[in-house]
Amino acid sequence: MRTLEIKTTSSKYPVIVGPNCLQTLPDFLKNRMNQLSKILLITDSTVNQLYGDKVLHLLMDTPYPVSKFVVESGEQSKSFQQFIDIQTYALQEKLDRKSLIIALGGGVVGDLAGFVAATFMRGIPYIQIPTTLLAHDSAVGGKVGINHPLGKNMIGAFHQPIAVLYDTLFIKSLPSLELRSGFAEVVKHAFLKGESFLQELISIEDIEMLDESHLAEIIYKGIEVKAEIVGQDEKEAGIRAYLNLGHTLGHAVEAEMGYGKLSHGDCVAVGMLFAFSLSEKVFKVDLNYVKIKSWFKSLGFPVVIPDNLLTEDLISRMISDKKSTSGQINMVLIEKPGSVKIEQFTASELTNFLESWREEELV
Ligand SMILES: NC(=O)c1ccc[n+]([C@@H]2O[C@H](COP(=O)([O-])OP(=O)(O)OC[C@H]3O[C@@H](n4cnc5c(N)ncnc54)[C@H](O)[C@@H]3O)[C@@H](O)[C@H]2O)c1
Ligand SMILES: O=C(O)C(=O)C[C@@H](O)[C@H](O)[C@H](O)COP(=O)(O)O
Ligand SMILES: [Zn+2]
Repeated sequence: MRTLEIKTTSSKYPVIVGPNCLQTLPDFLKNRMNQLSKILLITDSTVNQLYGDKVLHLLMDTPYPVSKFVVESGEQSKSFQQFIDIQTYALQEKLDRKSLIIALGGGVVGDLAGFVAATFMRGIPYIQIPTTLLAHDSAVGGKVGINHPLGKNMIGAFHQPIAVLYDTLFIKSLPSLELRSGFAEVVKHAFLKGESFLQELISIEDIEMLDESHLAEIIYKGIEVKAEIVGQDEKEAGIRAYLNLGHTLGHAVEAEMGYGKLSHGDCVAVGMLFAFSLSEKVFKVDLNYVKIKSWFKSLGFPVVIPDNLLTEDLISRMISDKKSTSGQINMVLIEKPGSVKIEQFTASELTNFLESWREEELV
């Protein structure tokens, strides 16, 4: 079990990573949270079936009353309706400012429950208990929110958890598609960090063959990258935008397909490929694009954008990306692994790049 401390301008909290670290939850609550009035456990239907009772039993070992709210599993739950339903339930259950929310699940539950915590009575504490590989990213850093039909994560807040308990045993039950989705964010962290982390990942040919300790190792390294960036720029005034590598196009594909049709990680993977190709053209560098693309393909990531999505629709989504300023699209690009730059494009410039990349990929 390893602990990493996240230090931001607004807070400081531990991220505990390792097998069975979930068992530390009751002690953590008893030692660190005096005078808690109630706990609201928020999870999704799949995670509830697998681990709901286990976590509930652990919470029964604490002196605090516990309620549970279960959302349908999947991206569609990051919605206004679920947000309102949970707030209503929290009010009916008489949560107050001394109450605690626990998010048990992947990024969907973490983002949604975190946003409820950020806004309930103007903000109450919450703990993240991530259960997906992807959530090594989403559980850390305090970006919480829900989707709007017009764009991903458009409604949200920065609200840091008071702790993250990442029990790596949860990952055993994760379907391969979700494992791959989470691996995309690990790859993103490696590109941001530099060559040595990246080379370590490139030697992985099959994500499912990773054993528990190797997974824990790459999870920890990924979180270290995120912690370093979030520690310097909690609210994305500058370098936090690097964590958006692959997301400008990725989010556009995710929304344009319809939330939940393609996994977040698959969309980020295809978005990163475009960012790498664009980086090679803009900076006139060799990022080994062909090799990276064939590695992505062998891991099962989509390497092209679905044919039915129109470039103009994707560009119009990208113009409304949160990083955009005055109608210009800011793309996170890579000069080489570990060296990141944000470059601005007009819609028509980016349309040309995206169109020609899509054509190149067809041959
Ligand atoms: N806040 C952030 O910084 C941040 C970072 C990255 C991604 N995100 C967001 O995270 C979301 C994606 O998260 P995700 O990939 O974890 O998706 P998810 O939460 O939908 O989980 C994926 C699926 O796996 C199931 N599942 C979860 N844990 C499981 C387990 N241990 N065993 C078996 N099944 C399990 C879930 O029920 C769901 O069906 C997106 O909405 C994305 O925008 C947020
Ligand atoms: O933590 C961040 O900052 C990130 O950008 C991490 C991303 O992986 C994540 O998908 C995030 O939710 C995207 O943020 P957004 O501000 O583009 O919605
Ligand atoms: Zn992401």
